[in-house]
Amino acid sequence: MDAFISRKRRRISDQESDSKQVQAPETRNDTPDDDESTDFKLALLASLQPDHDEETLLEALLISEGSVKKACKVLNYKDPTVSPRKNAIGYQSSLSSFNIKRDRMGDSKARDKKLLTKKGRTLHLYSPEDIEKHTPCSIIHNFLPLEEANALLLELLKESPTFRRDTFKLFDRVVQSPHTMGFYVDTLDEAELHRTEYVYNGNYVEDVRQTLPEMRKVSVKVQATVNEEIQRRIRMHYPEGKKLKYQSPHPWKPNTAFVNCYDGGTESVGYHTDHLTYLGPHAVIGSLSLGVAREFRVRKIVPRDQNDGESNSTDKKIDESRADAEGQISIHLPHNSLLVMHAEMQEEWKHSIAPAQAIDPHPIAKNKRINITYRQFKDSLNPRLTPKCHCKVPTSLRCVQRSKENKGRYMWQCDVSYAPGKDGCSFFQWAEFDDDGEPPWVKKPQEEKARSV
Ligand SMILES: O=C(O)CCC(=O)C(=O)O
Ligand SMILES: [Fe+2]
Repeated sequence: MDAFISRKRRRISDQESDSKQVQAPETRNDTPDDDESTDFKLALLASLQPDHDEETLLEALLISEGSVKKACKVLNYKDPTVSPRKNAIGYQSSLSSFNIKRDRMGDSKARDKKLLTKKGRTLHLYSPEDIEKHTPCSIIHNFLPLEEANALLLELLKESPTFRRDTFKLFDRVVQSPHTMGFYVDTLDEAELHRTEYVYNGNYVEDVRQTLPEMRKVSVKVQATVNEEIQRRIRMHYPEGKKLKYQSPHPWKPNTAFVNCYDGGTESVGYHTDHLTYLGPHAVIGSLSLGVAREFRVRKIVPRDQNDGESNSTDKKIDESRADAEGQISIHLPHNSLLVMHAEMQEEWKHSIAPAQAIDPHPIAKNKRINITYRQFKDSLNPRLTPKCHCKVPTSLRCVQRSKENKGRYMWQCDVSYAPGKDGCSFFQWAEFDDDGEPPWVKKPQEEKARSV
């Protein structure tokens, strides 16, 4: 099979060099993909057409004489006598193919138009270019060498039957998360500290595990790529090419991982933002997907009118009431893809894994999807240092997202009432951070120096 694929690759490269020799420079500008290598074209085509295997993509490129646009058209051709499976990932049209059609119609500005999703509509994005342009995320397909991705998947599939459902209180009812999860830190000592000091939804977590060997190996690669992506994001997308206010200026170094398991299409996670309590403001998260491809949906948080209060919509707490306010964007996460949630994500957007009516079973994972979110817990936000509430429990950090007046401000508040069987208190305190996202109890080196003189 490999020899067969490399024969096809050779035939495409032959076509590429032939077409380069005869093409005038002006026409090359019109068809930029003719200048790219087969690997690049294949990767681009794979991101636009995530449902086809490598052989099919190569075949399409071959009969399209190396043109990605034509190959897309070939792959999108649907036999009118066959009806597509509804809601399986990959049958919706992507923004890229929409743009290609618009470009052909002469509307060259379409590509740069501000994307406006509409109430009640889902826009499906596949290509890394579209994703980074229209969401606070970037994606790297085929992130790990395949054997490494499969080894990691096997390591976590073995653990997954022991994962637990998160249990929390929602509107006075005890509910369980619609998927299972495990929590990992690097050493056994840290695991012990987490069990006794760190609070989530008003509760201490009993089950804290030590990072497994494959996870640890991959974490190093995730770290390197996420740091590159952060720098690229700053250069290409932030005002004046500068990091955001409150974003850390230091390299990102993950020290914890939440592993999620979605067993079948009905398992999901509702719209939420991730806890910032231990990550701090403008946190970056690296999220690796393995096994069954699923849809990661994101939507921008729409501020309420002045008089509306701030809702307590928090991590893993389902908040569908305004899900349709501005429409949503669906990012397709195939096996071995790394999604980077950038610094603006948690404060301004919500994310979810949508239930799927149909899934394509994965050869190793069958119906399961495994997701690892690598995160950096900051030493300066250790719960021994953060404010305690009247219940004497470390408080949670939240960002005001809805009320226009205080949008973007941070606050410490009591979360004990989210724990089943417990009542919380009314503790509230505005949270202050310096421009680099450090709390006031962290002394700057120059202040330390001044104190010691
Ligand atoms: O499964 C995913 O891709 C997302 C998981 C998630 O949002 C979380 O762990 O907070
Ligand atoms: Fe999340």
